[in-house]
Amino acid sequence: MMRSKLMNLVPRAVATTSRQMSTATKLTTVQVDDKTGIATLTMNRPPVNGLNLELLRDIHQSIEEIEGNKSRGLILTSSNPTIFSAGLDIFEMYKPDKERIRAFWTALQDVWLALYGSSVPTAAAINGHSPAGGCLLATSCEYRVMLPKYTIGLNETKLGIVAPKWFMSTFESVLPRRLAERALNQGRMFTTEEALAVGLVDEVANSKEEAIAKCAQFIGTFAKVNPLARALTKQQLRAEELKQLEDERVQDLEKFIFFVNQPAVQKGLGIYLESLKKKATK
Ligand SMILES: CCCCCCCCCCCCC/C=C/C(=O)SCCNC(=O)CCNC(=O)[C@H](O)C(C)(C)COP(=O)(O)OP(=O)(O)OC[C@H]1O[C@@H](n2cnc3c(N)ncnc32)[C@H](O)[C@@H]1OP(=O)(O)O
Repeated sequence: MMRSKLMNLVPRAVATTSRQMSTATKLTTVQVDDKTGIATLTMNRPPVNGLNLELLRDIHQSIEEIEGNKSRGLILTSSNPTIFSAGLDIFEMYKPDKERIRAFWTALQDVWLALYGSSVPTAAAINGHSPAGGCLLATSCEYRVMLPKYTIGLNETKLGIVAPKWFMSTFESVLPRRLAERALNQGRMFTTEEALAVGLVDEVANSKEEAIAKCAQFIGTFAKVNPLARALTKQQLRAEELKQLEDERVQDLEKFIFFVNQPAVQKGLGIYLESLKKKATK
């Protein structure tokens, strides 16, 4: 897979306008800036960019499109003004449909493999809250710029569920081990300011536009680096985690199916969903 991605690393022609590359997908858009050659992938599933099967499939398709169109980089962001992504859509896991939940988890694996293993430089413009699966997407990127007064983290233990190993290793690739372990066990959500202090995000910006510009600046730092050498370096650094999930995809799926169907887990998810609804009516 990586081999074919590497074939796409020939620099693209530089023009002066921005083009919408993909409108075929409903829940994501890809906009390529023809001046910089950087693609912005925007998630657009109201109300909270909950990662359901369809959104995951669209994100995956958009990443593949960006890999294929010789973009110089990928910036991931959201069309929602206050939420980057609320993480996995809990309705996919609560009282799940037998076939759909398999497709759902497989689509999540596909997205992570494509984003974490992307051959192009990646950055997240985190323009809102980013819990759990939202944090997974952001930490799969190489650089993060976040807007003030939001939260980010892996809060799974607070929901009575357990983040899979690949969520944890992605988190740990950004934070020091001791801090990652403590935050995972606590299900800790970091404010923007706390996230910056510990290095969970790299910069803070005051608007989405500024966040995207800072992401583009980061991607621009590779302009004079040989793209093949950069991609192979990234690939080698990330190979172990990618290989582990590639090798254990089926077991990972079966483990998820087994645990998510446990009565205690279902009960916990039901209570959590109720608490979210109650919050909305307060
Ligand atoms: C004991 C051992 C057992 C082992 C168990 C293993 C189990 C295996 C499971 C594997 C787990 C996989 C890892 C899971 C990853 C995840 O991503 S889980 C999802 C975690 N996400 C969250 O906790 C976020 C919850 N949402 C929020 O905190 C807030 O909504 C927000 C994102 C901060 C936004 O707040 P606000 O703007 O105030 O909007 P709200 O009013 O709260 O929400 C609007 C509507 O959206 C609904 N909603 C919110 N989040 C989700 C979601 N993740 N899924 C589905 N729906 C969501 C919310 O209920 C509102 O709905 P309405 O009331 O109908 O409008």
